[in-house]
Amino acid sequence: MAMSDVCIELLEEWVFCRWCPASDALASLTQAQISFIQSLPKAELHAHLNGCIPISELQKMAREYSESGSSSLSSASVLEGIEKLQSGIVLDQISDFFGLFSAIYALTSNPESLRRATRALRSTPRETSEMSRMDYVRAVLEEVERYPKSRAALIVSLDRRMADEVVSECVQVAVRLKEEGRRVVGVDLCGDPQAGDMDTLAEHFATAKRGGLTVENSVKETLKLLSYAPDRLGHATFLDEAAKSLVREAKMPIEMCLSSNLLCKTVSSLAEHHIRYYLRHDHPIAICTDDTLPFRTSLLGEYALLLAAPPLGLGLSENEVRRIAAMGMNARFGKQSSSP
Ligand SMILES: CNc1ncnc2c1ncn2[C@@H]1O[C@H](COP(=O)(O)O)[C@@H](O)[C@H]1O
Repeated sequence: MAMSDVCIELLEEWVFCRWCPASDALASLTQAQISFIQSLPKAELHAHLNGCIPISELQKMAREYSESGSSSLSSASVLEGIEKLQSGIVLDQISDFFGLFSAIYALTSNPESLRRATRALRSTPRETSEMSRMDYVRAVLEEVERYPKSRAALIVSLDRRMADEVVSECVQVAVRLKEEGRRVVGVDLCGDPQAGDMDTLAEHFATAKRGGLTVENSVKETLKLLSYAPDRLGHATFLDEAAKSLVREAKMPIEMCLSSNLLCKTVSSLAEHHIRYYLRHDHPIAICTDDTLPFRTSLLGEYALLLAAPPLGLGLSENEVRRIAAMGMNARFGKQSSSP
């Protein structure tokens, strides 16, 4: 099943969700508008694997986990975590978000369960008692490579909370697999935006670039990071005027995750969202979901946020939305070498 099909199913599963911005926006559209969005060629460029597992699959995995008597996290804690995701997350600030992943991680700790969960295109290599980081990335690639090159590729995420030697190992794994001709296209930086040391990360980004990988980042200290010439930016929420000018001069595509920003409260409303600034300046952007599971969204839902009339959406015209979709397709890593 292709990623976009998974997203549509996800949204249907949660169509009556009362607190998700994408669901409200989608519900306000006519059938003709929904068909228009569905028919657009769109690229999902920013989706974290463990944040995009369908809830129904996760519940099945949680039941099997309880039956297997696995001990990495108690079954009660796993069920509690899944229940929280099922009933809907309410966050006061972005740092509250990262704790949601411990229950999911307990369920995807071996190659078999990881392959089963793989529906998304960026992920942080984890070492568990059942797999090394190399095993992790190979397991994910086995699933990703089932799809045509133009449909799916993997970005290896470096979590800002990782120790330096772990970051180094992840980059080495990514470069080696790329050299072997596997479908790893880049590295990015994820995790709590308040954690990590930029200076030590510089060297690892340089290694990744020398290994032919593209680099994407989603962090606060953008001026420092911009000096490593990332090929795309994630979120770009906290940029000051100097950073904005640099990003615009370099025409660096920005991955916009509207529901994620609203629900993590990094942006107060759609009216205040920085997407408006970049659209005004005709800057390349790509519409993405970030984590379909906790944010209960899909690519279709994120595009509904563009088209829906304010205050539910940005109220853009179909022509503007078509142009944005084309910008996303254009910002894919490795698109030059892709053939369907
Ligand atoms: C506001 N959104 C976000 N900001 C920063 N990091 C995020 C994120 N959403 C997800 N992650 C990162 O991705 C991991 C889960 O997927 P993988 O284990 O890599 O497949 C999370 O643990 C977090 O580090």
